[in-house]
Amino acid sequence: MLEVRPLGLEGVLEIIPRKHADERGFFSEVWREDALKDAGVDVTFVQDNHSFSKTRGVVRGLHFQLPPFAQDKLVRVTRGAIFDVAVDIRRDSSTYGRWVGLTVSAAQWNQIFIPRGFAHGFLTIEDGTEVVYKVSAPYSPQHDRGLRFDDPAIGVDWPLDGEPLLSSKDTAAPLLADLETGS
Ligand SMILES: Cc1cn([C@H]2C[C@H](O)[C@@H](COP(=O)(O)OP(=O)(O)O[C@H]3O[C@@H](C)C(=O)[C@@H](O)[C@H]3O)O2)c(=O)[nH]c1=O
Repeated sequence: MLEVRPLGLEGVLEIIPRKHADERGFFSEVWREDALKDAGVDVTFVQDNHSFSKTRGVVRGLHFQLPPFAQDKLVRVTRGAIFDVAVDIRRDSSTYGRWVGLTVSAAQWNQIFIPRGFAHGFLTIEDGTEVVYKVSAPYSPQHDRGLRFDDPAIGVDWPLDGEPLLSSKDTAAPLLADLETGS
């Protein structure tokens, strides 16, 4: 039904749903609760998000929400491609501050699951990229937090050509060392 591959940090998974192609086009189950449960992902999603980035070189992140609004995320790309990153920000974790990255694209039809306790961000690597993702807690601006995408203490190796396009909020985000994670 779907293929699941661990990505090296606890609970972060690549998920590849089956794509049934025929002369009309294709059909795919892009999220199926029971199949994910069988794969060890037991979450209830409450909100779907869709973002569009006009160009390659847009960085969104690194973002997370504080408890009790911490979010698990299931991220996919319906057009274009991203380099998607999860950073472990669980203070009691043996992999605190470590990151993992995965190219997620419409062409590969893959997804990334990022559990709560991780900061999340992505770089668009194609123009006109659309990212669609499910989250397990509703948006709460009071609990919404950011972390510098280029914090040297984390050292994400973004596949960037030049300077990224960032929101003003992301430009002003703090370093991991200055973070309040609520955990
Ligand atoms: C995230 C979010 C934003 N918004 C609003 C707030 C703001 O006016 C506008 C744009 O918000 P942002 O700049 O935070 O959007 P963006 O930078 O795309 O934020 C997203 O980045 C990725 C990496 C994530 O992981 C998401 O959880 C989310 O943080 O949309 C909502 O209404 N609901 C939401 O769930």
